[in-house]
Amino acid sequence: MIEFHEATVVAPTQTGDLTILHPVSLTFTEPKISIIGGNGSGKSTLARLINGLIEPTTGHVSITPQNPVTESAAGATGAVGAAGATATPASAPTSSSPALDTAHDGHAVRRTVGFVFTDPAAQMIMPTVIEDVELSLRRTHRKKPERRAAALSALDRFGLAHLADHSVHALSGGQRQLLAIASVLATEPSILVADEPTTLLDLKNARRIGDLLIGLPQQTVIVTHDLELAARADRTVVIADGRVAFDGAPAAAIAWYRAHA
Ligand SMILES: Nc1ncnc2c1ncn2[C@@H]1O[C@H](COP(=O)(O)OP(=O)(O)OP(=O)(O)O)[C@@H](O)[C@H]1O
Repeated sequence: MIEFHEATVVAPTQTGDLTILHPVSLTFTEPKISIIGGNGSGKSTLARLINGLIEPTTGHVSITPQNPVTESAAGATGAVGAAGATATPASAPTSSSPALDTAHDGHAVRRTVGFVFTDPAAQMIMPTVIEDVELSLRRTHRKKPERRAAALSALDRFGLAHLADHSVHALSGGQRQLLAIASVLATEPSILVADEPTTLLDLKNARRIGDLLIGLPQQTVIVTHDLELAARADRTVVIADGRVAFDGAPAAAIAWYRAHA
């Protein structure tokens, strides 16, 4: 569960303080939430509040971790990358999970919330595919052989195992985005935030990544300009001028956005 409590974001500029996000109060319990809106409306800012990349200037944002998503549970239904959405829906938050404050519990929040960026290259640091996933696993798998096995298993889950020793620079855009998602999910976050994950992809790869995200067992927040993808969520929030302009069923939200764009 993700809760925004009167959260604002104000950035200092040369001409004074700029309010990027006016007070936002939202509670996300749905498995899949899409966030849409015009350029510069504040969508990424809202998304970045969720994993503490940005701290609210006033108010607060809290995260209640869901049941741990284990490899076996997530992978029980087979490879999601190649075959499309196959995983089970997210489970409800456990009553025993303590809420984490994004400003005060930074480490725990970043372990709980995985973040996928628009440009997967921004997330790729290591030269080869397997090393890149291993880097994500350095904290959770201290021993090298275990880390390698877990990385291979993560790649296998997304149909990328055959590319393990390839250079990350040799991957196609779709493969790179898949790798970025595989690396983030290898750490088993209970919430995933994806900021425009299909923007740089062609139609086929955009659908593939969309299928994957919608099929994940994790609670997933997707910021997107892809209204086809946004429509597949359980709930859609429209952001305009740093405010929540509409919040509701995807079809109604998209209709509102089309009418006001
Ligand atoms: N640190 C900052 N200082 C000043 N202005 C900022 C800062 N960060 C963001 N902004 C401005 O805040 C507004 C919202 O930015 P944000 O990236 O959240 O928009 P967005 O809805 O994700 O846009 P897009 O769809 O174009 O990616 C933009 O006008 C942006 O220029």
